[in-house]
Amino acid sequence: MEYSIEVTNVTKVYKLYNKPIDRLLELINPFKKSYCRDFYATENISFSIPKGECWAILGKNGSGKSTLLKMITGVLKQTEGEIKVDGKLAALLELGAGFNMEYTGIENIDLSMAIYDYDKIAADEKKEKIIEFADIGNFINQPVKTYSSGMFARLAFAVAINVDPDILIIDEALSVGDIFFQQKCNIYMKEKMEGTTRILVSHDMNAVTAMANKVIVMENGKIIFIGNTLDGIEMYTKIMHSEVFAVTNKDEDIKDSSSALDEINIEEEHLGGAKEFIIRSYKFLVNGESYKGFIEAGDKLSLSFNIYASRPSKNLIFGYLCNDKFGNSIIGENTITSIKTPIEISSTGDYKCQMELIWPEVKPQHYFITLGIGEGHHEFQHTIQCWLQNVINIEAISPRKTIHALINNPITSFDIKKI
Ligand SMILES: Nc1ncnc2c1ncn2[C@@H]1O[C@H](COP(=O)(O)OP(=O)(O)OP(=O)(O)O)[C@@H](O)[C@H]1O
Repeated sequence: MEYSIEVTNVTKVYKLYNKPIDRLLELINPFKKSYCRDFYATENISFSIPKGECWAILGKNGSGKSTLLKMITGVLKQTEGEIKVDGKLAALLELGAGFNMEYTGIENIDLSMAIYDYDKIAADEKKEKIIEFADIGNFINQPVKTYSSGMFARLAFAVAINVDPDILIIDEALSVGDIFFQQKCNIYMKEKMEGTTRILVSHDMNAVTAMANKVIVMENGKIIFIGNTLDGIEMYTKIMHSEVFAVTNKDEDIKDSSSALDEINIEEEHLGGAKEFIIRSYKFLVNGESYKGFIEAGDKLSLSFNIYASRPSKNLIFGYLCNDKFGNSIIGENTITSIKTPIEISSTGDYKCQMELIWPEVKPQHYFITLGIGEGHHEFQHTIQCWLQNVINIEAISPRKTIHALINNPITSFDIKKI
């Protein structure tokens, strides 16, 4: 197999000094006394990327992703190990596209054309394509130091793809662009760059699912996973969740974070409504198992919650609402419209409730689920007893099907006849 990138036992050590003066003391010390300690930004990293594949590198902040990419692109020299890169490489690293901030967009395009050694005819042709793809209007004639980060990303990406790279490396740079531009770039990378080896660092799991053949997960400078995309995302999400959980529960002795994660207690201050009936804790499962970091159309989502009733009631209503990140309610339902019979509670005390739904074909993105208890007979006019706003953050993916709008409504039958 032919490889574009081969990384073998690569380690990057930074020397950390407690005080700036220590650096000087170390230099002049006659006995070569060390005033620093070694910090391993990456440690013993090895992998090989076959030509034309797209790999994603996942890991929480500080895990070593950027350091690794900088070493592959040659911006940074590794302390130990070997890196082989075969082919012309273009990279967008943390918004550093090699642009001169004082130059205009056009001048920076000219600069890139010179760096990549295009002759005048080819450079002029590329320039037109870059301007068209970047689509930043008259800003192209302004110095790039006046650009918003989104405009910068537009120009940087347009240049990177138009220098016909064999290898394209993108470190989060696209996340600052607007959503339509991100989509345009993702589609371009997926459809027009099949022969190009691509590495991306992204926190957008949908982009990763849509594009990556393989995933590397890094933690504390080491690779902890190399393998298929969905397994990698699952591993990464677990790391992220356990971190959030460890922060919010740092005073407690957590022995098994996965089972502890299942059941989440609610502080009363987070509840809205009349609160005669309150949700004390909740848990959610996908297909009967702990949430792995994503959900797909057809998966069974079980929302179970323990509630406390301060009195009996003959007509309780339970429901959920699912909002996108802009606050638009996308899907939702309650028991009065779904099940049609009011829910009765005969005495004061604790109850366990369980609600199940099949996840629909929605646009792949993050959704926030609100749980609620109402009391009354009418689907709109009832007392809100308990309102638990945006309590579950769930990420929908759609690796096997294109979602055409916010919600796909499958066509159930189609017929064509000659008339
Ligand atoms: N010049 C430096 N000197 C000392 N330590 C550094 C230096 N550059 C990076 N580090 C440290 O190396 C570690 C890895 O950093 P790196 O930027 O590669 O992580 P990352 O996974 O890309 O994080 P992020 O997602 O926040 O960009 C971090 O702990 C960082 O503080």
